[in-house]
Amino acid sequence: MLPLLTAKQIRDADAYTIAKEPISSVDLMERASKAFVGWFVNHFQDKQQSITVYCGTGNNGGDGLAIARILGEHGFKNLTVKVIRFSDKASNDFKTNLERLQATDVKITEINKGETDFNQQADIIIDALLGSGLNKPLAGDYKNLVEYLNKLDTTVVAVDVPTGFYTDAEIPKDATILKTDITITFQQPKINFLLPESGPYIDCCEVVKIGLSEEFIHAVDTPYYLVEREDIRKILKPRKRFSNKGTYGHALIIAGKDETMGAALLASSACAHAGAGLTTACIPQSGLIALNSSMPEVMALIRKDEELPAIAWDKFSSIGIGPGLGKSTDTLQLLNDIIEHYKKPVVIDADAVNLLADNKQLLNELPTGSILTPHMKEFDRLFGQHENWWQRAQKAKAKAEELAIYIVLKNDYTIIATPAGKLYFNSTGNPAMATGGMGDILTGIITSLLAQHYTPEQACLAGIYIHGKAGDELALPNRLNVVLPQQVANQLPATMAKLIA
Ligand SMILES: NC(=O)C1=CN([C@@H]2O[C@H](COP(=O)(O)OP(=O)(O)OC[C@H]3O[C@@H](n4cnc5c(N)ncnc54)[C@H](O)[C@@H]3O)[C@@H](O)[C@H]2O)[C@@H](O)CC1
Ligand SMILES: Nc1ncnc2c1ncn2[C@@H]1O[C@H](COP(=O)(O)OP(=O)(O)O)[C@@H](O)[C@H]1O
Ligand SMILES: [K+]
Repeated sequence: MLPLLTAKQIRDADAYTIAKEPISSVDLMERASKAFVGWFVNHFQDKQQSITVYCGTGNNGGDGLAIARILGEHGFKNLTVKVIRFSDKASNDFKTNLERLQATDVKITEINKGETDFNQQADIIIDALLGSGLNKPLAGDYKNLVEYLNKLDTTVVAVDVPTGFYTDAEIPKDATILKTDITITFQQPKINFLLPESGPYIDCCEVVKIGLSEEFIHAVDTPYYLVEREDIRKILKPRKRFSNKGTYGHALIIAGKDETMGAALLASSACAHAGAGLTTACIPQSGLIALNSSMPEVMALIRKDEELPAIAWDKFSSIGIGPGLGKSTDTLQLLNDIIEHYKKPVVIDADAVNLLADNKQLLNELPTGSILTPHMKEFDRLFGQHENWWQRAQKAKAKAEELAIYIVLKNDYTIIATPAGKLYFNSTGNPAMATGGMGDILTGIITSLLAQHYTPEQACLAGIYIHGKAGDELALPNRLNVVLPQQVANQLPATMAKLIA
């Protein structure tokens, strides 16, 4: 797990690295600037292109000055630096780097307070105005400049953080923030980069390591973590010699109605493909032929008038309920029955989440460790309207702790809120997966992993990771625009095998 640090914690990591390594702060700035340029020159290979580096007078500006000098050393000749003197203060490392730059032939100009004639001409803008030091919304001269730059059709590459972007707080609705094509950020993604509010400002984010102390980073007290491949490798267990279907549990998927039977089929298919020893789909009669012809591996338990047939609850090692279920009074009764009889964690998705939203008292009765998998709208129906994802993430954290459940808030970087107050961000998945039924696949996978005796936390972490990873394996190498849910289900065995290998 990569702990994700706030701007303040990154400053502390900086200070710790400087003292512990030891390295001077200006040398650390040099290292960061070289890391930036290393990525930049690989991506922008035409050295004739004109580049303007906008430098504030703090450390982000200091980086910009060093970057301009190093780009010059790489043979970029068409370079201009604009030093933005909107503040009377300047950091020491900014001053040192200004002197170093003045000793080169890079052209340096200044923009002073109150100036409005910015006259931007270059092919590429490097944004080193403000970085993680932002402490209030942009106003006055900064706001004017950023609004001006946002109107241009020029490629913008930000150093560390787009100017005006809050890395770890609610982003005010009317904030002025620089729109960047690429943000090359230092050491690790910033928390808000993983939330949809960053979409308009960061088209693409690249992380370059700058050698901050790993020891410090891993000891930091933070609720925010990025899930990495290695974490999932440690969770997933290979199938054993002499094992049989009984070893891998029996999952029950309660889903589907006449018009949305596909959801039940997709969830059941994913459940079987993710390795449950046995999968039973509890569906209405109308789905039986479809189930038997499309998924002969899956058994059926027929629901009549949304009444559960007599169920030997102990027979099932896990239950997932919700995909395509509808929300009639009968389905509410079904959910009530499960909550009453089944004492192990339950996976609750889609219409079953909506039933909970309409009957909130049931939230307090869910088996401990149950897993809710709402998308944004379902989440808001459950826990109230939220203005942004920062609020949603904080609410998920509070509710997961309060109700002792896992809340999987589905998104580009799906967030898993845990009863222990952690927020894990998933790192796999891609927009080709934004198609109806993809969530049903996720429900099937998590239910399958629970059946195989993974803990609810492991089932969430691994389930969401492999769901996105299967989608990545299909979409990325083939540059597919769209990946369909059934393809993801079919890909799961290969994805899991690669992770376990
Ligand atoms: N560990 C790291 O991540 C490293 C960070 N470095 C750079 O240091 C940057 C942070 O530098 P600083 O802390 O000097 O801060 P910035 O350079 O981001 O900002 C400079 C100053 O501007 C002022 N300011 C904040 N919000 C403002 C607003 N809305 N309008 C006008 N002025 C405002 C603040 O007083 C702030 O200290 C990082 O983004 C990165 O580029 C690198 O130099 C080296 C290592
Ligand atoms: N842009 C994206 N990047 C990564 N994953 C995505 C993206 N869009 C959708 N997904 C994944 O697809 C699933 C969609 O779930 P959901 O909205 O419940 O779909 P449905 O209800 O149609 O089954 C989620 O797991 C989500 O994380
Ligand atoms: K910046």
